[in-house]
Amino acid sequence: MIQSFFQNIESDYNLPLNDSQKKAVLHNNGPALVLAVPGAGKTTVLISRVAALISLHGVKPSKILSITFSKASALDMQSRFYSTFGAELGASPKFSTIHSFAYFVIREYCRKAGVSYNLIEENGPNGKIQLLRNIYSSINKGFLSEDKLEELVNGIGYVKNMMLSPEEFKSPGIKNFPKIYWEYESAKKENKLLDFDDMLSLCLDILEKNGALLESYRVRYEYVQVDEGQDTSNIQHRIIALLVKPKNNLFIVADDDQSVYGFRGANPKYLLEFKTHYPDASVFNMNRNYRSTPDIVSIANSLIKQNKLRYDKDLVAHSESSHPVGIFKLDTQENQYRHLVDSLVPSEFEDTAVLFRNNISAIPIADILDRKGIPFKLKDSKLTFFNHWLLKDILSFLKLATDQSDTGAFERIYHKMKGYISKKGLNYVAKNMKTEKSVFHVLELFPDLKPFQKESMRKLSLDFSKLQKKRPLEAIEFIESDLEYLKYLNEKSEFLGYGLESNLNLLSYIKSIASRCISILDFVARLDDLKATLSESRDGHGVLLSTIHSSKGLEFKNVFLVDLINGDFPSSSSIDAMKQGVLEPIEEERRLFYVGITRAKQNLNLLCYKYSDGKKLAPSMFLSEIERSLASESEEKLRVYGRIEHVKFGEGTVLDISESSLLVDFDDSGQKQLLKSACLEQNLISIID
Ligand SMILES: Nc1ncnc2c1ncn2[C@@H]1O[C@H](COP(=O)(O)OP(=O)(O)OP(=O)(O)O)[C@@H](O)[C@H]1O
Repeated sequence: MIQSFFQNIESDYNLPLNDSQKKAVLHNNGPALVLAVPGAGKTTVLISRVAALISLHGVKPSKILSITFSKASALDMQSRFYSTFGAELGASPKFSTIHSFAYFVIREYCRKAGVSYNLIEENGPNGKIQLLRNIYSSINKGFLSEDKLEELVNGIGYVKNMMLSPEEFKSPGIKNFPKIYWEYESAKKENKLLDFDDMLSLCLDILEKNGALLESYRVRYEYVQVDEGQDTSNIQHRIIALLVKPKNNLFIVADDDQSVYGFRGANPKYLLEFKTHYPDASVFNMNRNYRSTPDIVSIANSLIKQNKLRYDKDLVAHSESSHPVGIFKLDTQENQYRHLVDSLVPSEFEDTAVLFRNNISAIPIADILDRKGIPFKLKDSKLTFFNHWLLKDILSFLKLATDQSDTGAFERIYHKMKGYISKKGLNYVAKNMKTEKSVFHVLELFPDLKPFQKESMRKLSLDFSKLQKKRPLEAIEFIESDLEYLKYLNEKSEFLGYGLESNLNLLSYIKSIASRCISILDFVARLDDLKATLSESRDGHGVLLSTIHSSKGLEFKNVFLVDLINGDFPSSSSIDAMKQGVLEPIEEERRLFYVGITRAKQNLNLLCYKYSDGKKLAPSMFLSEIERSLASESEEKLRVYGRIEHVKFGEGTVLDISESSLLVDFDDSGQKQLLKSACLEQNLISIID
């Protein structure tokens, strides 16, 4: 029977499960942990085990609950299960996220207890974000920047998921965190509102206090499976542990090296202690990667081994087909995009993903793809870019350039440019604008203005007239330097709670879009178009643009990781923490990089650029780690990418490489070493084939 079961799987799936996969699939009762590397078939095993429980062990389909990390993977698993086993088993096992399970419990409880809760909206005037902004500014008397907002939201999530009190949580950037936390809680309580994390707290509370209800769920779901166990938080583990007691028919699949939600309270240490929680647990290991080429597996291995806080394990590649990993260090961000677009293969758009650390990286890429008519879909399109204060500042400068009587635009930026215009000056403008055509002309009449200040207003008016005639990119550069907006950013970034680097980063994305526009009006219209295109592209098709976080569990023939710049990925704060000896943040980012590279089946391309605004940038330290491990290998050939003018090669020999990719064969290992060190020295790319 077992043999025919696996034969059926082999014919349905068109793949034979290996011995360790089979052992895990056959696990019947009691707790089990499957620890596996990326692409080892964790999801395949979970789905096959549902089938095995039903057809080999006689479990009723409805008694099996599989908990996955995201709605998308719950749906994916469900459809994979039905397409493989559904018709035959006529089954209805449940695939759900932990949050939708929790919400289900809450709704059932509310119906019975005659109480009701509503989910708080994310945005909108009565939404969570606005509520947090109001509370923050009333307690801290200051402005809550986007960066701090993210830190506050993550902090609240962390406290709830780790089951801490807010007093125990040391928020580095949020002053009065506990006070804000409690005020937020009481505002929700007063209005019977729940946020995403409250669903878990309330669900746990309900199950702990309502024995009969808990028992009914234990009877309903006799077998519980958990996918992506490494990203399960303390409160989620508590809910699951309560649910599976006393039989403990719990089956968790996980990879501690893919834990990337520590900042939200994911607790992979729980896996390391699994045997303490469940002494009779079976533990299965799966180290064979079925997804990627040996080249990808090799760099993934060498990268993740730099982490110290992990289970030591080796990825073994199943595939034998070789394909070198491409590392491309382009001169500028624009060249990086050009290279990306030139590398996309139309017949493979659907099997291609462009992945990045920060959501915002998607914006200029979407702009270029859209202009080139390349179809794309955007996962998780957070459109905060379009509401960002920095973009609003730039647009206000441009508006004031096209209409010097625009007092709204002037009010936004009067103190962010040269000229030292005071609040009194602003009020004077508001009172005296009337028929004047320029705010600067009004300011020239401001009483008590010293002659040099009058001159400065005249100069500003001229500057804004010049600005109007410039192309958008030049205009933004003029705003940065001549109007001294960069100086303002330099002085205020700290105060605004936004690192200067992320501000400059954002500016570079704005400039990238501007560089493809011919006039200021065209630029403003393009931003509107892009916003509309992006919100529609979620349901689109074509090349996937996604953060690495959202690409978890997915696989593609071609993967491009872009914007691999030190300070961006990994972030400066993780690098700083590492320098202080705190390793967790950098290790979490390295795991994220690892998740990104292990999404690729065949072509993995790692892209960065070396200059921004003439300033030299450093490639991601993870890229350097990969290069070092490649350089230490001793193959026969050296693949060189990039533009090299002249490389001194041997005694007086000059090698001129102007193509973007060149494969060099060597008879003499001394020559190879020379070229390799010349390339590394010049920060060029050398990949061993
Ligand atoms: N025994 C096998 N033989 C051949 N291919 C397999 C085998 N097991 C799994 N695969 C294939 O390997 C790929 C990865 O499988 P799966 O997505 O289940 O891995 P995973 O461990 O969940 O990956 P990750 O954790 O990286 O998301 C899939 O394309 C799957 O069909």
